[in-house]
Amino acid sequence: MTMIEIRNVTKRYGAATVVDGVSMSVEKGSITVIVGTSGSGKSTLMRMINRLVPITEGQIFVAGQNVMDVPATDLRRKIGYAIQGHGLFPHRTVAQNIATVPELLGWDAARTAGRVDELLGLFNLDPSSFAEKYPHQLSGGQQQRVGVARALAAEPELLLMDEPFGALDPVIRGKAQDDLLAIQRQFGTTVVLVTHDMDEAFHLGNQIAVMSEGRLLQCSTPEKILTEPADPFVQQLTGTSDRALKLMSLLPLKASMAPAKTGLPYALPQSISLRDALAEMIWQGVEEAAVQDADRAPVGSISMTRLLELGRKA
Ligand SMILES: Nc1ncnc2c1ncn2[C@@H]1O[C@H](COP(=O)(O)OP(=O)(O)OP(=O)(O)O)[C@@H](O)[C@H]1O
Repeated sequence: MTMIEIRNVTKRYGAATVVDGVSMSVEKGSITVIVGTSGSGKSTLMRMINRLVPITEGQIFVAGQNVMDVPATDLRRKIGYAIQGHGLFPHRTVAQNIATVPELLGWDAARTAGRVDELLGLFNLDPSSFAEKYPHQLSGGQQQRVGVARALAAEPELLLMDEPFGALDPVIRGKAQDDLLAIQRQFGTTVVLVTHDMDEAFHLGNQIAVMSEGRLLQCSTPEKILTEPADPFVQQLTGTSDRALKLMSLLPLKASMAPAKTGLPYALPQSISLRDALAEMIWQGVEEAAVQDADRAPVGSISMTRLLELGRKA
């Protein structure tokens, strides 16, 4: 099912066309990541979805409804929005920040309080110590989690995120990405996220949209972006030095293993990617490894030769 349909959308500021005839669609329950150089129109495209930026030409449909037919305030209450620097209200506690949209929507106090506690729990922020704190009493990573929790508070089907993890250091950033993936799977939320970080795009995206100078150059799966770049710019942006490893990080070991064998000296879990399997086999110094399921039962095997073949350009 389609959650967002963008039809030939253009944005102009005076004579400058900053988004130029973009068409794309986003499946319900998926994550679409928009990447591109600075000033390529990523944020503008995303902000037209919730009408923070007026559309000059074209149409955007969310859940089948033309966004122009929905009052802008209703649309923004329905669509979660998280930005870099999280935009928390400094004079409201963590609980009050998260409760903002449920209160605007008129939820009763018990339902709002229950949702605040649920979200704090999901983001590993113990309600008894965090609910009454103010934003300045939190670390950057904690503030960022509250920002995403606030965007999710009213159970939006759609969440727009503009560089949400941009200000975080790499370790906390990885954790924040994994939290987002877990929560997105649990709620089935559709996510559109803007980032500068290609690793983030490959880690999170079911679909990657590449923009340059207002135009959408390609919108496809991460695998296709790597193996069939539509344009030299796409190829350059995804980086050529580690594309074999990027591709392998997208491929699950489970889908590529050979039949099980006995007597192999080392075993890997089938849930990991080919990239992680390769790294582990280099580290362990083994040419071939058994593959096990979650109960440690043997389900297959993988050899170094096969792994190297799988990382090759098709
Ligand atoms: N309100 C505005 N008035 C005039 N020009 C604008 C306005 N907002 C954005 N622009 C211009 O539109 C272009 C696209 O901006 P946008 O913020 O969408 O880019 P971006 O790809 O998100 O960039 P970045 O990665 O740097 O955030 C830029 O050239 C910007 O200067």
